[in-house]
Amino acid sequence: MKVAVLGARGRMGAEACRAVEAADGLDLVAGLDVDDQLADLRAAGAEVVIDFTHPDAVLDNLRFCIENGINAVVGTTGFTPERLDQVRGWLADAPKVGVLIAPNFSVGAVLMMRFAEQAARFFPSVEVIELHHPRKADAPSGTAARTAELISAARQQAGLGEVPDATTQEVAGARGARVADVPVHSVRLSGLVAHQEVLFGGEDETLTLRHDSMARTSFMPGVVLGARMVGERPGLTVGLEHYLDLD
Ligand SMILES: NC(=O)C1=CN([C@@H]2O[C@H](COP(=O)(O)OP(=O)(O)OC[C@H]3O[C@@H](n4cnc5c(N)ncnc54)[C@H](OP(=O)(O)O)[C@@H]3O)[C@@H](O)[C@H]2O)C=CC1
Ligand SMILES: O=C(O)C1=N[C@H](C(=O)O)C[C@H](O)C1
Repeated sequence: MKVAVLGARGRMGAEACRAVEAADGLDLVAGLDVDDQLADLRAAGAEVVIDFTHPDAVLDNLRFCIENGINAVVGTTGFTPERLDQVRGWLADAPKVGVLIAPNFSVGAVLMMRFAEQAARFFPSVEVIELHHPRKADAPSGTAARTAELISAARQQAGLGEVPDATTQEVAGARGARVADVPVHSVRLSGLVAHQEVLFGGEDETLTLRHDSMARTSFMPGVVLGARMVGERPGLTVGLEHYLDLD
């Protein structure tokens, strides 16, 4: 299968190029970065594109891929519900194209999100803390936003009300941000790669879920799986869990 990587000179893109080159059955036909032309994807005959670029660039890239019949595996963050709807709209005119958008490609992080979703209905209190390297483009992380949305949906289904909090913020931001009504805190620290804690609190007990990506190689089995499978899954899939047998 002919695979191209967008953002090939970046931290994730470079790792993805190495992973594709090492993977049986995948052939790296192009590695493009910010100064290259998307038309090079057509010239290279790419069947699957892997995108690790920037939230400001990814939509244009995706639109090009969909309009040119190229399947896409997307790790780049910044996908609001409105952006996802835009992608669905483009895919409506290209029913054979598959797009996988995964907030996190590491299996451990996918499991952490699933466990958080399962735990959510049992605890009135919850907070998410994401910790990343200081060169990360955005906050909160895509993983934290997705985790908060999953927790929020589970809380709503269980009839839980607001997260209890009587604190008045003396300084704006002291209590973090609210994503789907779940408090989310973003740490940026040299020495870190990608980490997240989900803290639950109930009657005289707490539960902490923590996931650590120690290196970007942790994302690569998921990226390679995505590249192998995306062509068999037309339409939009959000989350690597849909490509894994978690049940
Ligand atoms: N889903 C997941 O599992 C993971 C997702 N990510 C996400 O992936 C994205 C990239 O992260 P990271 O690799 O650390 O970032 P980097 O900044 O290291 O890499 C991004 C690369 O993309 C290039 N780029 C920017 N715009 C374009 C464009 N239009 N076409 C081609 N290349 C472009 C950048 O060039 P320049 O620097 O010159 O702008 C840079 O080389 C982020 O959104 C991050 O959150 C990261 C890790 C895991
Ligand atoms: O920028 C990163 O590094 C990461 N980005 C993704 C995110 O925003 O969730 C995935 C992972 O946390 C690493």
